[in-house]
Amino acid sequence: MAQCCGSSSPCSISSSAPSNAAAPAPAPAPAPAPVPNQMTGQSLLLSAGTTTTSAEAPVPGAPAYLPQQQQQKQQLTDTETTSNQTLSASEKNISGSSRSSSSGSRHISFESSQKNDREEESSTGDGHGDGDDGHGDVINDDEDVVGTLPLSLPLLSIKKKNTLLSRSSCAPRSSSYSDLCSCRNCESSASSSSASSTSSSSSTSQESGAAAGIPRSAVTKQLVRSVTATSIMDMPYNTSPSLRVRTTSLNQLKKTADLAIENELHVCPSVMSEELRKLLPPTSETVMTKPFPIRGERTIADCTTPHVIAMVGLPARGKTFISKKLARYLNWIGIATRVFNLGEYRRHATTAYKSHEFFRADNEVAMAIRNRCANQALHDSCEWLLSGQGSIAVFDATNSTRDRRQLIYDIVVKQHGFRLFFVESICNDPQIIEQNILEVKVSSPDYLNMNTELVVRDFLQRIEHYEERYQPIDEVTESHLSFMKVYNAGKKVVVYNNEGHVESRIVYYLMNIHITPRTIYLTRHGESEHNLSGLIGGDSNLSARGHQYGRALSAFIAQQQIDGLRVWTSWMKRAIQTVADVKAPQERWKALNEIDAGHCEEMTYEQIKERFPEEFKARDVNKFAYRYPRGESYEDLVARLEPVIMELERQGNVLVVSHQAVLRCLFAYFLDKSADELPYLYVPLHTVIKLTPVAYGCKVEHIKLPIDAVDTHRPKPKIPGDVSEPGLDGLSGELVAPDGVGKVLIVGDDVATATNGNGGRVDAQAHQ
Ligand SMILES: O=P(O)(O)OC[C@H]1O[C@@](CO)(OP(=O)(O)O)[C@@H](O)[C@@H]1O
Repeated sequence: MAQCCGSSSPCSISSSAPSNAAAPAPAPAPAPAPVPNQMTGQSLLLSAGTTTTSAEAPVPGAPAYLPQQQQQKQQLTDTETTSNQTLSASEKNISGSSRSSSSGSRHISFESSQKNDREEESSTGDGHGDGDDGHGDVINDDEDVVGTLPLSLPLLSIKKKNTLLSRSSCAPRSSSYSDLCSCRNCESSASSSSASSTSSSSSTSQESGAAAGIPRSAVTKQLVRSVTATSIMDMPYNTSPSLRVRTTSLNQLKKTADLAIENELHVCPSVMSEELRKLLPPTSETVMTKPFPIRGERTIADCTTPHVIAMVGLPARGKTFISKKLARYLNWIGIATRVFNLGEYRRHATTAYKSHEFFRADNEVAMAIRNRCANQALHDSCEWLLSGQGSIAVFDATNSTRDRRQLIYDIVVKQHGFRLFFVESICNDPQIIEQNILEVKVSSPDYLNMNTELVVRDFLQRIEHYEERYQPIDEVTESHLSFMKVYNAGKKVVVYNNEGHVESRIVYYLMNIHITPRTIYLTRHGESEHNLSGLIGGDSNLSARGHQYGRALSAFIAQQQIDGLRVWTSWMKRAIQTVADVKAPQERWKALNEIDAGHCEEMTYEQIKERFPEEFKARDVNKFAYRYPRGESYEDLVARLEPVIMELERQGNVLVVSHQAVLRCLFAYFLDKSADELPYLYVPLHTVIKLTPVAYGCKVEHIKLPIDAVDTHRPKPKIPGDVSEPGLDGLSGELVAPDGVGKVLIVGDDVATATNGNGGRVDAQAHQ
């Protein structure tokens, strides 16, 4: 793969395809200080999240998940960021390059932690990296600390006894245990096999063990990992179903270690009893699906305490917009989140709404209904969290009085011990309010068949009723609350009592979003030489038709006359060649590079099936979580792409030219697609996907430019590992409207027809 400055942050360069050496490297942010890992002797990178972890340390005796406020004396933190600092609207529109320092630090931190993950993987050979940027480090830190004490002594004994054993006692090496044992059989078997990364990882493992001065067998390392990982997983509210399957209790694993010592003959997994072997953590060779946590699980350790995010603010202040967008983002990064919208509860409970009179403070009957609905929505939020189905409930209501907020605090924090974070949206810009009413309130079920003018008038009166009782969150009288205030759609942000990692991520995300109209264009590179021959990955040139697409794309973009357009591409030749003629400032993102297929790079699906049949099948079983040997999974991609999404949120009009897997991830973010659907989203070659944010979602248009290309989509086969179904030729995928209503297919005879908005196209509105 092309290498440039080593950072995945964008390199701003001229529009002509650059030599990598010529690409100016962004100034690297100072790398966080490495902290020696007690267990492995390796250094772990402390990311921003680690400070959070320490802030969350419970007071002895208190439940780990109780809020810090209840455990420690409050420390008031009041961070005010004004428009003079980082949040002014004008600064939000500055170029990506000038902002690269902030996102750059994230990139660098991610790169480093990724390396760390990989190093650890090679030393243990278990493939347990979580691929997350930052959180992985936090988890690993914790794992090591937790795991050090109980096992250090037995581990030494295991190694000692193992050395004394006649190594020839092991059964012939099974490939499944190549990384687990160093007995003579296994060693000779390993040496007879061709030089592979597996054997090199074993030696790395030996070296790192020796470096740490802790002699221990690979088996014991596996057990240590099990115990440490399990310790993290044993934390309260670890409710993910597949984790439950994997989670063995700490005690059980300690017993396993003891058992391993007692049954020293069984130290080599190839002769280990089935029962004991089951307790070893799975490796990529012993399980069909990958051994690392699947989507959502990686965040469990980050988000062990359920959170309620409670919105605050007058009507038409964008609370629902924020709630839905936030939920979409959190779900995309793997934190199960659900919005509980009070308006929907009210409409469900009564059809009594006739006019603004319903919201008068002296309307007792209506007030009783409203209170009942609010209580029910809050109750359901907490029940949902308690049921273990999710980690974050967003309570989307006005919550505009102190009493209401106190009630929420009593239930959420005092009764359930959850975290509570208020997000207050304050807006005194009449234009934003009016725009909001016109965009979302006019089409509200409250105003069915009502004329727009009447709706606006009624809604403004509704706001007045709320204003009579509205009490903005007050730092003095409500100093026990954690909250952020967003003024005028992000012009200014105030954060108060920010308690932890999840809150910080929410704050950071909400600081980046904006409501200025813009359009995002997503397209894959033109057809490549590898596409023609069915090879995945690699860094090949465009085919002749691919070059044609590049020219058609530049004509399309020119014809669209997009204000202030920026072009982002990956570092791969096929992407850079595609935009050679596009007249707009261009930036290269390493993070936009295609999924790394590791050992399977530059192979056809058929070749992978032939050479690695189990791997091939495993990918079909769980494509999102499956990580290629020495490569990446879709889940890894999502983590890698988070900074890209964050930057996209900050930007105006952007054309992103990337690859099949990467664009599926980005598309899934905008369309709110689940982890199961994501790896199968249809992103054909020579098609531009135009995304225009509207109301609570975005409008999606597929614009197929009239240049033929192969279809590289491989649909999910009915039988895992089956390659006989159509895939590489002919139409195998579908352009499906995000709401599932119908197909979105725009075929133009020429660029002009394709782009003029007519010509029999069907547009779709996404998740309204
Ligand atoms: O995850 P699957 O469906 O295999 O798709 C990803 C594959 O798409 C390809 C084409 O087969 O992408 P692209 O041509 O866009 O770079 C491969 O490089 C990549 O491995």
